[in-house]
Amino acid sequence: MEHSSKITIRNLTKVFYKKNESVTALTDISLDIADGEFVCLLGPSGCGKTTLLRILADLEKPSTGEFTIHQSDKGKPLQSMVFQERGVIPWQTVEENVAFGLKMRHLPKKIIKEKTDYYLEKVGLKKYAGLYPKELSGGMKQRVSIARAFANDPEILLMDEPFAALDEQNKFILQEELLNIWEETKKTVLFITHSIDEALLLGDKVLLMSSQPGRILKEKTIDLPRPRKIEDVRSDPQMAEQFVDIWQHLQTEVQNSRRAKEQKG
Ligand SMILES: Nc1ncnc2c1ncn2[C@@H]1O[C@H](COP(=O)(O)OP(=O)(O)OP(=O)(O)O)[C@@H](O)[C@H]1O
Repeated sequence: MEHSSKITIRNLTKVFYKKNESVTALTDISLDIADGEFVCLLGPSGCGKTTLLRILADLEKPSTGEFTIHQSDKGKPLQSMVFQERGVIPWQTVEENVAFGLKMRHLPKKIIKEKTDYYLEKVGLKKYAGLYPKELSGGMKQRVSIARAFANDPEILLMDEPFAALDEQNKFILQEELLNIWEETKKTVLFITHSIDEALLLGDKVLLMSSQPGRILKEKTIDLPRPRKIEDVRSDPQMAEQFVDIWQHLQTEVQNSRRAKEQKG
């Protein structure tokens, strides 16, 4: 498979201004993410992970620098986002939620139905298609968000801690379901997480960020063969080494972040 660059980011900086104060959320981020790559972003709280995703989603403008999402097909949306929560439309059924992006693009009804059914099946929600979000568990709601994101068939997927609010067993199940769909579609994914295990399970690459202002400090390649399972991450000695290395790095950055906050006030 050809691994040309799908996302290019050059010298990107983001400063937020509030009254007389300014917060530098990101500083000098340069990155190349290959087509079809699954990249996880790990870093201390407040280091700018969400800000970077929001910039790529066109929800924020960078202060300086630039980025490009290389488009393969003009008919496709550039990106779809999956959040920790707030991802589903409460007054629409499961099926309508999954079909939402496709309807917005005015695709033929038959194609909308086919794609929606396909991804509902993939995430095990076919028989719940007529339910409303208030009737669903947290795990089911996240399945709806994931099905909608993939059904949209975007150029890239941006995921902001989609499983953070789930209990551990549900998290493992959804991680595996996500990997199954990803292996099939080979979408380029940028995935924020606070969990080292999750990053090792999902990512081809893990980007480690500094404390605020966020910079990319290290890129780690995760060589664990696919398909992967959480048991593989837990039992592989190389993954154990990766875990310790990432944890030591994060510990330093979390301490830096805490010290900076204490000095501030
Ligand atoms: N709209 C905004 N206005 C002002 N400051 C902001 C805004 N959005 C984010 N920030 C600040 O930018 C910094 C980075 O925030 P961001 O949410 O991107 O971090 P994060 O790494 O995603 O954090 P967490 O892991 O806790 O979710 C923080 O100091 C935050 O307070």
